[in-house]
Amino acid sequence: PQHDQTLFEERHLRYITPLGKGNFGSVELCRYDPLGDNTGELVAVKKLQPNKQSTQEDFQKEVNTLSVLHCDYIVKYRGVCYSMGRLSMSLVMEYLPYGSLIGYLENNRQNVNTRRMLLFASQICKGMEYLQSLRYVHRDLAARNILVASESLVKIADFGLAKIIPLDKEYYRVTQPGESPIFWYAPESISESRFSHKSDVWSFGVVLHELFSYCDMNCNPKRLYMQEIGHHVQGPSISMHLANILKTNWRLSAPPHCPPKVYSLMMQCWAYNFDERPCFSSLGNQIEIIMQDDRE
Ligand SMILES: CC(C)(Nc1nc(-c2c[nH]c3ncc(Cl)cc23)ncc1F)C(=O)NCC(F)(F)F
Repeated sequence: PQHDQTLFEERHLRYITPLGKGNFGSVELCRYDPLGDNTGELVAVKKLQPNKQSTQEDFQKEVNTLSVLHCDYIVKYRGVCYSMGRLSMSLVMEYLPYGSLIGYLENNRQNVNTRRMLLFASQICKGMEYLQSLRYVHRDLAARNILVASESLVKIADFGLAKIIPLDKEYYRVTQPGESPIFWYAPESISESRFSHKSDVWSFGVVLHELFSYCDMNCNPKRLYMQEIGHHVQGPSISMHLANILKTNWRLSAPPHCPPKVYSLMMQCWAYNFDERPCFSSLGNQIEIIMQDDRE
């Protein structure tokens, strides 16, 4: 391109509609239209919430993270947009028209069969394998953070909580866990704030559960865990109760009509000891085998 395509000028960024709120910010649908004739491309623009200065550097890290990831199964980085005068910077990403996996499954329940869910699961696995190859842990793998690019392609997004594992360690310890999605967390992440590729594998098991529950809000992980813990339990003691039931080997039950082989995958991901959990490449292989057997 005649000029650096990763720099978007704010004056050409036409706001269209809000898409949602993620970690550290809100995301809007915009058209980048330098010719001013509505022929420009649609993009998703993530802005940092201005009142949270402390996360300016976290946001910069998210931008840096996404800018080095090149994988078919990870939402594409397009560039950044610096607002005139203000310090603020926005992250520009490709816009995926089908939206998040949760909305897609809720609206397309009737025509998403087991084969398609397994295809989506294998794509998420491949995206996570790629992330792992760069020593990244996502730390927020959940159906809400998976985007649907087409009827047959999903992508991992929202790297607001992603961290690089230091070269001399096999895990990342978080100091101040903020708004933690504890119902997607492995036991060691709940009790020791310890994150690794194997804690991402635990979360992947929860994503499998969401997938095979069609992201039905009546049986989402938080609701199912709170039923077991007791709705009277409030606030910080929830994580202690959650850690306890996981320690006594209570696990989410199989979603309705979930193939036994798929539930067995989830249970492998939910091994209490992280070194007993499969790696993403093994999970990917097991999913491919189930897809071949599944003559649906
Ligand atoms: C916060 C935000 C906006 N939420 C949503 N994005 C999109 C949505 C729809 N199309 C999109 N194309 C690109 C991007 Cl980054 C988001 C969307 N659709 C619905 C959302 F709630 C988001 O970023 N969610 C995390 C993600 F799903 F992306 F992992």
